[in-house]
Amino acid sequence: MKSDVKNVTIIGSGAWGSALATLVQTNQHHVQIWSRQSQLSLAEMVSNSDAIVSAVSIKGVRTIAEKLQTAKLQPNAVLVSATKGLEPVTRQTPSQIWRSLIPDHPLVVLSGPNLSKEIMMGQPAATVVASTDASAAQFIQNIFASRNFRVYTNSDPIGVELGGTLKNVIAIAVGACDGLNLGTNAKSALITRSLIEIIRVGVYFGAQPETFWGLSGLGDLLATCNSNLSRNYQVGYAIAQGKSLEEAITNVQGTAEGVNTANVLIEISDREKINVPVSRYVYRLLQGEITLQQAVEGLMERDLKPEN
Ligand SMILES: NC(=O)C1=CN([C@@H]2O[C@H](COP(=O)(O)OP(=O)(O)OC[C@H]3O[C@@H](n4cnc5c(N)ncnc54)[C@H](OP(=O)(O)O)[C@@H]3O)[C@@H](O)[C@H]2O)C=CC1
Ligand SMILES: O=C(CO)COP(=O)(O)O
Repeated sequence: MKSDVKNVTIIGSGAWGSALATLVQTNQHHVQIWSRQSQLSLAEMVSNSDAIVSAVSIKGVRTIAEKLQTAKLQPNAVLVSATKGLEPVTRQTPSQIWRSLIPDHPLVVLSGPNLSKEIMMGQPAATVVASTDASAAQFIQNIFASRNFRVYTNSDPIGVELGGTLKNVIAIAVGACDGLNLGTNAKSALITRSLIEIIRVGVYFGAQPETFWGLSGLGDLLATCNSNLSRNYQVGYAIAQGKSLEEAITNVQGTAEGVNTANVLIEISDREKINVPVSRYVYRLLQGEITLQQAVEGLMERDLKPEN
């Protein structure tokens, strides 16, 4: 084995975990995937890992982090969070959960416009690895960067993480907009105004506003709102076709985090008085409080105001 070969464990054998494992393998690193079906315990699998990448959906993050809390890790092992979600009840982001449970290891957030099917097909893509520990971010950058996968470092992990998380709610709105054939002008307005509300929430969490203009913010918003590969977009589109939320979720392959994120986001924005009109209409639609037509009318008929 070459001396620069790293041992990487990916936690989660879903669409994203599998794509990330492929990227690591491309660079000839030693990669293993742990899932709940694995024969080896998580503690056994990570014992020799230089990097441990969590790619599970938000509902699995705390359980996995608690398992790792009691595991014996390599002293310099770097943790990577690739989940895009918010935890119900605590309203924490994945990186906040990791940080609170395993404070002694460097933590990197990986997020960007990364539809896993395109990555699996070897199509070019770029992402961001963000950490307050610059050398940990560079370490992870080198593990993942390849000819088809360009990796940027960033020092605002919470901003990078929230760009990826909050755009899922907006992708539901845009999927619905496309499903209703409302046109390119409407879609453009929806995406642009949504970015403003994502930034408002980001600032509440302590993120830097400019982070949201980058790949993990605007970049991921554009990717997810413009592709029917996105599960969140598919949920919105299906609702516009007259499907119930349950039917829409059942027909989607894999996890559409935006449904849960909408609930948690509205709890936060109610409590903190953050104005998130698009996300609120998505929430009310998913709750069955309003029809899609009422959501469109409601968004258009709000009080007139300056753009900024
Ligand atoms: N697919 C994509 O294009 C991208 C997805 N993401 C994000 O990655 C995360 C995972 O998405 P994706 O892989 O697509 O989803 P999938 O539905 O394909 O897979 C779900 C993953 O979550 C794990 N999981 C689900 N519930 C639990 C639980 N209760 N305890 C432990 N693990 C659990 C599964 O673990 P197991 O393997 O053990 O079954 C599986 O790895 C999401 O937050 C998503 O937003 C981010 C970027 C791109
Ligand atoms: O986060 C993603 C692309 O960056 C994947 O989006 P979906 O979860 O909506 O499929």
